[in-house]
Amino acid sequence: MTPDSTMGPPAGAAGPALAETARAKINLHLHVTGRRADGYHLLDSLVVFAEAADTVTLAPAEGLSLTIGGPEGGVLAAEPDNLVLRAARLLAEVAGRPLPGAALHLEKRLPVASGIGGGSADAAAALRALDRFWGLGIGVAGLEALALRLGADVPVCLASRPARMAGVGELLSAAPRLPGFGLVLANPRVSLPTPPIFAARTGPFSPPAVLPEAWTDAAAMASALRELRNDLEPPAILLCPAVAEVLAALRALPGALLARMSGSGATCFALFAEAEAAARAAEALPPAWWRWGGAVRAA
Ligand SMILES: C[C@](O)(CO)[C@H](O)COP(=O)(O)OP(=O)(O)OC[C@H]1O[C@@H](n2ccc(N)nc2=O)[C@H](O)[C@@H]1O
Ligand SMILES: Nc1ncnc2c1ncn2[C@@H]1O[C@H](COP(=O)(O)OP(=O)(O)OP(=O)(O)O)[C@@H](O)[C@H]1O
Repeated sequence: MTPDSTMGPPAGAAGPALAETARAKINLHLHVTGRRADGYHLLDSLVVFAEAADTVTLAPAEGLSLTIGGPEGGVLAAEPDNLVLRAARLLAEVAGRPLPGAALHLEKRLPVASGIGGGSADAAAALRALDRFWGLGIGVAGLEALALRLGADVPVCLASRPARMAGVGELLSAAPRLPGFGLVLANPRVSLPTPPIFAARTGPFSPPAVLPEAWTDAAAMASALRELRNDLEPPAILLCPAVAEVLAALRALPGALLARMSGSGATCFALFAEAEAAARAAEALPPAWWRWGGAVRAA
């Protein structure tokens, strides 16, 4: 069993339930370094995972099904094809043999289409859970190619640990050794689909960042990250001016070392020396926003 997995209490007569955590993905920097012939963009990003998370659970059942709950689940209820079910069907297809059914449940706490990869994390959590449930034994490394077919961010969400991401998201390598630090996440409650943000990006491509092997403390990490950027921030602000407001509010929080947008937005983050300070700071943000403060998952 991986440290990310728990066996839950028996789910009625059906048998034991199984749960996987789907953590929010944060791009500490995001350089767009080029563009492939198929239109996908080449990226360089240092990715970390916050303790803010959705949960995917499953219990034995007839066929494959999905129920959705949680404070952010409402908008997904109307969608015909959730990434959790797409992940389940894809894994069943490559397994290529009859498999037991599973009743999946998604507890959605991360805002949808918000740049923190909630859907990607859910898909990765479903792959991990079903790999175990079906006894396929593929494991996180073996699931990577399959994960990429579900989305550029899904491979990095499989291990859900700090990583350097390149290519379109499929080239994963070790992150620098990171110090302990805290994060505040804030979203102005505007959902921002990814394709138009990439399409609105203009100007020259950025070189990949040069990162050290380790940062000894959060202040050193923040000062290095200040030299880098999220290249999708300008197009996101153009299409969603509220992103600039969120960044200004995060920068004004006492103790904030750095504020930046994650992914294609609209969620932005502020980096803090301590998780407790981040948790307190989040409370000061407008209650109308989605906000969260706390710890980052260690390596
Ligand atoms: C911007 C990031 O959040 C950074 O972590 C991700 O690269 C986005 O990953 P994702 O949401 O899983 O993206 P996908 O669902 O694969 O792609 C959505 C759309 O975004 C654009 N896209 C995505 C990833 C990428 N490297 N280049 C792109 O141009 C493409 O138009 C694509 O059709
Ligand atoms: N389980 C899911 N959670 C969230 N979105 C889902 C899910 N399943 C399908 N989707 C669809 O995927 C789209 C992208 O959702 P997601 O929340 O992953 O975006 P994001 O946070 O911008 O991701 P990224 O940072 O990878 O760009 C949503 O607009 C929604 O239509």
